[in-house]
Amino acid sequence: MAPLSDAKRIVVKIGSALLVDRDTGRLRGNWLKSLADDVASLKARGADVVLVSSGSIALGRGVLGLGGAELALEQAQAAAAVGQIRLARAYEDALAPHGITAAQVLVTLEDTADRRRYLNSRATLATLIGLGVVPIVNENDTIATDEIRYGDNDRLAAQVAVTVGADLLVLLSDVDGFYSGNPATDPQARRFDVIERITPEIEAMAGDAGSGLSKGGMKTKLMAAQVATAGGCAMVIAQGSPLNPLKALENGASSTLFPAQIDPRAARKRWIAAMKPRGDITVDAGAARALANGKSLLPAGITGVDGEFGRGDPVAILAPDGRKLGQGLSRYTSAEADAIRGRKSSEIETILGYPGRAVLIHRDDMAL
Ligand SMILES: Nc1ncnc2c1ncn2[C@@H]1O[C@H](COP(=O)(O)OP(=O)(O)O)[C@@H](O)[C@H]1O
Ligand SMILES: N[C@@H](CCC(=O)OP(=O)(O)O)C(=O)O
Repeated sequence: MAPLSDAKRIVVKIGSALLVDRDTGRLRGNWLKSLADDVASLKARGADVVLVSSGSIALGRGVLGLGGAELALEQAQAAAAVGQIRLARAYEDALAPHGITAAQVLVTLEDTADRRRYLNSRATLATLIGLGVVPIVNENDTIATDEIRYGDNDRLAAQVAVTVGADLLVLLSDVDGFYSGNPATDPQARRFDVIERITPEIEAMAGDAGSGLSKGGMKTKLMAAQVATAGGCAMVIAQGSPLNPLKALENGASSTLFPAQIDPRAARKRWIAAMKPRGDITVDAGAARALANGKSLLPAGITGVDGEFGRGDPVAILAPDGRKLGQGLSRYTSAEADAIRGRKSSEIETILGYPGRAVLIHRDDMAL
């Protein structure tokens, strides 16, 4: 399917029902392995991947023998505490054979509502992505009270997708898309290929969660679509149950697409422009012209590096006379940038002692 094949930064949300076997309460290890294979393929073609995974409560419930009944908030929090540690380890183990490092990121609604915390979580995620790590995000259920909870990971995933400037959010569920009614109970229900606009009629078709392990159902998936698409990120609801679900989606498996409401490239540029730069990069006149012509910034055109920044951090781009041309995300740390400034791309590996990517700021990561 085109949206996944074309996407450069992808957030994939994995529902509890996919990860945890409903009957045994155990992790579906083979399935997770197949998902890790898919993630590795996406990364191998240069895409960035962030996973938002549910499952801590479902896993912890199994370990603690809490059965299938509705849990009180404290019980759910206890189950999450037990389950999350296993969940994170399972992802780490599944990704490690591909040479991919996983990171656990636990967030609450407050982290996105409070600007300082929001900017901090955005910077952390950007740095992790810049380092090639796959962040595994979940809600911090153990400390979140009902008032400050998302409660479902659909909306959380949409928030994460907008926060990291993703161009595609894939919600892997136990159903292959959005239907005109709940297909579990309505045999007449039909799947939509594309939903361009979420109208009150569409909203009326969304039902609650299908399984006892899940939380959101289609209502929260529509809310996620509103947030993601308004932020320039397309969203897909796809069937996640079979092995290699992302590969299946790339190969054309049925799904429902919610196209981005604004141009994703423009949204990404806006996202980059809104960040507080952590350093300055001064370029020469030739590089300034190249940037104005839509080219990426190469080390050869850099004359100065100021401030301390890490890979993936936002930096200001300054003209020779100090005028700000724009800003972008650096692919190198400030120390690396300083070491390779003014040098030809072919020299970079010798200077750094490891193969470099040559481009210091890619044109997709730049807002002028
Ligand atoms: N209009 C609809 N189209 C598709 N599925 C629906 C609809 N309304 C309700 N559902 C239910 O939503 C379920 C998927 O949501 P949910 O159980 O929360 O899964 P997840 O764990 O993936 O978030 C489906 O299995 C289906 O039973
Ligand atoms: N943070 C919770 C997620 C709950 C949730 O959204 O579940 P789901 O509807 O399966 O995505 C957990 O890890 O159990």
